[in-house]
This record gives sequence, structure tokens and C-alpha cells, in this order.
Amino acid sequence: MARNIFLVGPMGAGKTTLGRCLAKTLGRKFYDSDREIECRTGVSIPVIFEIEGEAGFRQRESKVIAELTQLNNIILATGGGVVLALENRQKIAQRGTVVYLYASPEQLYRRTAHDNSRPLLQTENPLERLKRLLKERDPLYREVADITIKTGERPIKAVANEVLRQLKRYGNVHGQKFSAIR
Ligand SMILES: Nc1ncnc2c1ncn2[C@@H]1O[C@H](COP(=O)(O)OP(=O)(O)OP(=O)(O)O)[C@@H](O)[C@H]1O
Ligand SMILES: O=C(O)C1=C[C@@H](O)[C@@H](O)[C@H](O)C1
Ligand SMILES: [Mg+2]
Repeated sequence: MARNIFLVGPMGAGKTTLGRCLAKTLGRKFYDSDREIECRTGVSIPVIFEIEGEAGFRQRESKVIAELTQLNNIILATGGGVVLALENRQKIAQRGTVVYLYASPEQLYRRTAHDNSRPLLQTENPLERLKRLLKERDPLYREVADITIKTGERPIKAVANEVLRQLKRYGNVHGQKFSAIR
């Protein structure tokens, strides 16, 4: 049985985009904790933040993480704040190989500036917010990560290939067939 692959990292790191790409290449089922919360509630994340606050959202997130980490052979893109709760960090670290996607605050800003689906970035100065969040959370991402990948300015497919190389070295995709992404 292949171990789960969990993607962690800040908003805009590419967890959702890369997770989909990896799942397709590896023939595994893909989940996204943010999408799962939206499906279950029937509303968008900004609406959940508006009605229940961040605390309400975090409770829903922990419930989803507890359930999804029980599955096998999946690829899971997590929300950027999943690592804040110790219980989430423990479950993620125990139940899969964890890949931390790193990008600089400036890169994250460029990738997230075009959409308003991230309530924590709806501020006067989203770049400053990203810097602060990354400073606070980087040690937590590193605490759970088995593999850290700098996404830099590389296109998604190049990042996906690097993740695949590392996972292979790590033994996660050992024995599994996957076609290199071109
Ligand atoms: N390596 C990359 N190079 C260029 N653009 C990228 C890269 N990775 C992601 N992007 C783009 O950045 C945007 C955000 O990516 P994505 O939604 O996958 O991030 P995320 O890590 O899932 O964020 P969140 O935590 O908010 O869910 C998307 O438009 C995606 O196409
Ligand atoms: O970094 C965060 O705290 C968040 C990231 C997104 O994935 C969503 O989970 C939500 O917008 C909060
Ligand atoms: Mg995402």
C-alpha cells in the first residue's frame, strides 16, 4: 500500500494545482481540504469566515483533516493554516509523506493577488500579511515536512517533476509506475 501524500505550505504555494497534477500522474485520488469544507457546508470559505469567524473555520478544518488522514493512497492538498493546530500536525505527520511547498512572500503575493477567495489576504497590505504568516508558520511547516521543495519561479510541471523525484528517493512512489510530466 502506497503512503498518503500530504501537501502543506502557505496560500499560493501551489498545493491545489500541484496536488491535482500529481494525482493524475500517479493515478491516485485527490482531495483538497478547503474544497471538502466548501462541499460539506455548501458555501465558500469567505462566507464561513464571515459567519463563523476564523475559529469556526478552523474547527471544520480539523474535522476534515481527521477524516481525510484516515484514508489510504490519497493526495491531499491542505489549507495554508492547517499546521496551526497540533492535532492536525500530528495526524498529517503520522499518516503520510509530507511535502512542504515553499515560495517567497513576493511570489505568493503575485500568485494570490488576482483573486479574493482568501479572507486572510483581504487587508490593506496583503504582502505584509503574507510575510507575517510565513514567518509564523514556516517552522510549523518544517516540523511536519519530510520533503521541502522550493517552487521558485519554476512552472508547475517542473515543480511536479521535482516532487516526484524526491518522493521516489523517499520511497513513496517506489514500485509504482508513473510517467514523467513533460
Ligand atoms: N510554481 C508556480 N508557478 C506559477 N504559478 C503558480 C505556481 N504554483 C501555483 N501557481 C499559481 O498560483 C495560484 C495559487 O495556486 P494554488 O491555488 O494551487 O495554491 P494553494 O497552495 O492551494 O493556496 P491555498 O492555500 O490558498 O489553497 C494559482 O493561480 C496557480 O496557478
Ligand atoms: O493560510 C490560511 O490560513 C488559509 C489558507 C487557505 O487555504 C484557506 O484554508 C483559508 O483561506 C485560510
Ligand atoms: Mg489550495
